[in-house]
Amino acid sequence: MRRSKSKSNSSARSRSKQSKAAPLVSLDAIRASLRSEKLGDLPISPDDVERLTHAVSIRHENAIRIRRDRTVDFPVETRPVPWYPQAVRYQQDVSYAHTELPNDQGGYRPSKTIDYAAGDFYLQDAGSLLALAAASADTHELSGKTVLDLCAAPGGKASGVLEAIDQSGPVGDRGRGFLLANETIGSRIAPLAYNLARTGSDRYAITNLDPDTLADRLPGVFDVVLVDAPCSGQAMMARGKQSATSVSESQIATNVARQQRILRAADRLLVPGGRLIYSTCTFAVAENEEQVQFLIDDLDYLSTPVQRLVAHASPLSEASYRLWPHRDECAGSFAACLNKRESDAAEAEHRRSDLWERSKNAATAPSDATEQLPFLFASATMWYQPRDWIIDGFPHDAPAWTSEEYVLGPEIAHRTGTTWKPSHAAALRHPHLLDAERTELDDHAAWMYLSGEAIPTAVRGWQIVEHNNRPLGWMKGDGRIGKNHLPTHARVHR
Ligand SMILES: C[S@@+](CC[C@H](N)C(=O)[O-])C[C@H]1O[C@@H](n2cnc3c(N)ncnc32)[C@H](O)[C@@H]1O
Repeated sequence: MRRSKSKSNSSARSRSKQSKAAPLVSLDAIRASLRSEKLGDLPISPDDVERLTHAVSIRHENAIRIRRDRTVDFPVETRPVPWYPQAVRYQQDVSYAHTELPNDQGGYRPSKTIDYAAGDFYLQDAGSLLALAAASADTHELSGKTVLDLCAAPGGKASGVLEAIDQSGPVGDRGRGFLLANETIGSRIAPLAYNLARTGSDRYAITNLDPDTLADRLPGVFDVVLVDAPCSGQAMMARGKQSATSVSESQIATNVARQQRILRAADRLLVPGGRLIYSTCTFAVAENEEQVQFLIDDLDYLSTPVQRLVAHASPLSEASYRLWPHRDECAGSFAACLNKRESDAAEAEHRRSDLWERSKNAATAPSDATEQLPFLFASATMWYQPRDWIIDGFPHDAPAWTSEEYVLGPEIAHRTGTTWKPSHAAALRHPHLLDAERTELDDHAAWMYLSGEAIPTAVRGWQIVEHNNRPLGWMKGDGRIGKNHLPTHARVHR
């Protein structure tokens, strides 16, 4: 749902930025990547290859993916992303004067708005939305499903999937859907947790495990597995995140082997009949269509075409889709949709329902925390899992495996010495999930808060500060001033 203000002066110009130092890649190397011994050539003309190699050196403006339970009134003209209508592109309207920025920085910058800080939207390359479209994250199909994002950080896709899982279905039933976001690299867990918390949902957990280890622990548990695989990242060259070596044959071969290992683990994690979404941000056929063929030939998967994506279908394999930087105003991406064959479905269903029985061993919050912050622990629909100096708060019907020690949850409180404080993630939860005092801020006070300043206030104690009923974070008032508890990484400076 969204409203878009249409500006009458639409002499808008799009702002594709020329990347400073991105080298043009050799045409031969790109051509070689687009060829497959097994599947043949992609029908890309020599002209196209030339345009493509030029286009990978241009950085496209991010698309705006609007949170499913929010509406946004954009001050500039927007148009939907064709393959994912839940997201829009925006035009830089030359007549638009940014009321929140100094004049010399004019123009609409979505990341510098209160709406962005309040979680109304997520900014990502439009190419990333192809995998979300293949997963039907903009429909009701994921509502109530148990979904795994196996390669999840920083959470660009996982946050979109989580919104779709936690969205009421057509009959208004919130369902018992749940997301597990896994990431192998420890330093990438914090941004992942932050981006999941921004959705307001509490129906997620996080693990930091190798895919094989995770498959040993949770075999056959997930209805849907998303493998947004580590890849040679040719589409990322424009963002300065990859060098031209990403077209080297040896790098591609290394990635192919790693992707197949991850796909074998994904297969073990999926319930029979479950859905696998495979995606990359590279052009190499060996990492894309050939991996789909690997799933069909070696793991006996069935391709599952996505009707809405037919305009982007790859000619090399079924149910496979591509976006190109020289055609689709994005960095470029690949996504495919497949299904694991059914086996003994009754047995699989039995195993899954076992897992939904909450563990009798689930811990409760330590008494010093409940004494210091009673309002955080008053909910009858949550249970609490302490770990070191942090307490996680899961919904009461979270799967049993969330009580395992290797599973992290939505954080609710953390400790400094003997003092417990409410966590930022707790403030962002949907208001009906957390019964805390709330203070509404006007635009001026909201900007003060977002830049880390204290807020004049007569209130006392912990408060969630809001702007237009959207939570921004915590402050603690002493009857005169509200101490700002917004984490540094969540601050927005004009
Ligand atoms: C393409 S990125 C994922 C982007 C993410 N899905 C998003 O939309 O924000 C691939 C991720 O896979 C992780 N990764 C690297 N090696 C891996 C492995 N062997 N198994 C699983 N994941 C791995 C990387 O750390 C990285 O976070």
